[in-house]
Amino acid sequence: KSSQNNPPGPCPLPIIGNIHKLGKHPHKSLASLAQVYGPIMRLKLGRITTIVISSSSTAQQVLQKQDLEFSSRSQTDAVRASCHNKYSVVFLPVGSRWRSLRKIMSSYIFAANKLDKNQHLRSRKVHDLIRYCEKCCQSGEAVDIGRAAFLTSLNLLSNTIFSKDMINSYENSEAKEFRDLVWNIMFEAGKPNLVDYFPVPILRWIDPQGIRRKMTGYFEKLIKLFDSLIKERLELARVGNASQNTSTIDVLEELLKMLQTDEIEEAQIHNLFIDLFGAGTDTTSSTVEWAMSEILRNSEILVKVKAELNQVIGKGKIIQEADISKLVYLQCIVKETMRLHPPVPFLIPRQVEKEVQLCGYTIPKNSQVLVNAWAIGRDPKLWINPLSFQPERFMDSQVDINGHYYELIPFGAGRRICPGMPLAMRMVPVMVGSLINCFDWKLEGGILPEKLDMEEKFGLALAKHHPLRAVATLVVL
Ligand code: HEM
Repeated sequence: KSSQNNPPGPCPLPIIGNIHKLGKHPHKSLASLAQVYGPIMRLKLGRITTIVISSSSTAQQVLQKQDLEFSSRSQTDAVRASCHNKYSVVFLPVGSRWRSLRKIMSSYIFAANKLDKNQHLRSRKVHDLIRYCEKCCQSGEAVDIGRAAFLTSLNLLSNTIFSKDMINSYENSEAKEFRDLVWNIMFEAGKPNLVDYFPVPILRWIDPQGIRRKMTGYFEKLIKLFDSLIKERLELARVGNASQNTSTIDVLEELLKMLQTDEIEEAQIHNLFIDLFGAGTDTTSSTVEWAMSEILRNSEILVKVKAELNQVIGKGKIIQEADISKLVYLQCIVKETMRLHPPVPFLIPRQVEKEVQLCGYTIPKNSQVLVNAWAIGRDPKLWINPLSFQPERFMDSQVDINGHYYELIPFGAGRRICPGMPLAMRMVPVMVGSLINCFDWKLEGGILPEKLDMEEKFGLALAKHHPLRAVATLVVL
């Protein structure tokens, strides 16, 4: 039944509601519908009321002014696999368990001083990436940029946490397996699930699309992997040489200390690692892939960024994290990439736990709330030539991705803002800057830069449909 102050939206069909309106690219379909129904729109996805936020001012209302009311997460059936929802910082409601996990992340993992301490480990991994591209260079083989960036992101993250590589070779089939695992988790978690649209016990029990069953398998694989790393560390500690592998007390060491004093449970550690590797790898590598695609198809931008790198760092050199603040144009490229290609186009869906008033509309209890960051990044009311890739727009602008400017929210905003942002904003520019500064690139198969396919593939993370493959040659010094 509709009441007068419900947000407007398309008329739902019996049973399916508006599911048929989502199509293959829900972020685009919902952006088009918002043109008709406005920035606060209501849909019915099966039995679930879904509110879609599509303007920067309404996003600010939801993410800042009424942050607390909109800070719960919808717990889909997929994330109930292996009880992940009970431990996951991504899906726990705001409360003491969630707060203590956020505190662990902000104090032990993402604090600037902690990231500074282990940046030498990440620097080595960027060297590995460049060495791998050099090898491809010699054999004339094209580099699959997304794949290479994924493996690098994985090892950058595992060195940040465990002070060691997760996968030790670019050619290794394990790397592909791990990527498939993360991608499958993202894919299954983002897939429309009948159990969520029609939340009745019998459907939940049947799990008709097998999503929860598949997620259970994926989570178990990850937990086994993390458990072996934990056991290895405990064994090292037992024989008294833990520090051989860790130049300083790393995140795992801190967590194991907390485990001993019962400040954290083992299941929380496993699920925290699932969250960090799930949320931090594909998002980072797809940003690198989109940024490289945009640079390679815009020759003027390529010339400009190379000139900046040459001037600030010196041709052919690898970028260090400490260099980033001096590379102003490169930072603008990263922001512009995230404006046009936010890896998490709807942020991570929020939920209201009770009925809420929003800009004069009533939002029913338990509604799912999607903030369409993709649509906001392309809003012609906010951006001049919104579809054109122009890093220069940020040159004299205060607008940043830090959650204070609601026209650019690739990391979300408010209390649920992405905690990994400080690390992502080191990893992405260092990878992109080093790839551009060390090599000249040509698209595989002689594809002309302006013909590069930029189609998107929708999942929980917005990927490039056709992987970017390019042949590197070493820059002439
Ligand atoms: C380019 C890279 C990344 C992007 C674009 C991104 C984006 C996001 C977004 C949009 C959210 C939801 C925010 C909201 O609801 O307001 C989020 C949450 C989260 N991200 Fe990231 N992220 C990235 C990298 C990372 C990294 C590197 C990590 C950790 C290693 C990470 C860990 C998390 C976690 C744990 C959450 C859940 C926070 C919560 O619910 O309290 N992310 N991220």
